[in-house]
Amino acid sequence: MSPPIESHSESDSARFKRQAAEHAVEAIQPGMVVGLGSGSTAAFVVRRLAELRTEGRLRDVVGVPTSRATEALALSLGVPLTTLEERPVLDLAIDGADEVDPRLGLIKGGGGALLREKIVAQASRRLLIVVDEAKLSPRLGTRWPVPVDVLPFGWRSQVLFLEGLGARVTRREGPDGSPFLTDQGHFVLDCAWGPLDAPEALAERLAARAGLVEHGLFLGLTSELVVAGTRGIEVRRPG
Ligand SMILES: O=C(CO)[C@H](O)[C@H](O)COP(=O)(O)O
Repeated sequence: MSPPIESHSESDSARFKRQAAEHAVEAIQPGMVVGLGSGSTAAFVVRRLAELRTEGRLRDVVGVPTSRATEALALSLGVPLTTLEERPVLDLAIDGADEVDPRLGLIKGGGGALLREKIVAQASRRLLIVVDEAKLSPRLGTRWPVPVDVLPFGWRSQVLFLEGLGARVTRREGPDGSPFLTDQGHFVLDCAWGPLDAPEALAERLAARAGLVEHGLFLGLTSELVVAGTRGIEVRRPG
């Protein structure tokens, strides 16, 4: 059976991610402190930054990684890193997303790094989001559940709370079937609400609940979206 017309092969998707990432890296200026996101698109950012260093450019740029995986990748490629303790205000952060709505609201957390990602995003003067066009969505929740980072303590109570808000809740598991643990040792509850009419109201409800450490709705944080697809690269800003 042939694939749906709008679907992309794996290599198209990877190419678009790389193109968006490499375009965004052009925003990095010498001397900047840059938040480095997590996931396959953000990995292209780290790789491009490493290439530019090899070419002798942007050698004084330092990164703040949003996950252990990004930290390991950056270190393996010789990209210097710092911490928010040393540099609490970042010039720029570049990160991927799972779903992007027309107002540039995001769902993030497909890799489970949403807590550090949001901390880094809020510590940055500018947040550049890099995606392939398959991430664009008319309404958040259409394509992706909202990941919620919860403390293991009391997690079943959180499931009931989230179900009470209308979600179908799945505790994320690792490949061996044991609970997925974030870099902070938390669980992730993937909450399927379907397309969200009022993501801001939901975000407020989630933020008010003790034990829900953070949620994957990133609203009003995106400074620029770089989206790559069959029609090339497009940069969007919040309207
Ligand atoms: O939020 C994230 C990780 O927590 C990632 O940015 C998101 O999952 C996108 O991943 P990818 O670039 O691999 O498609």
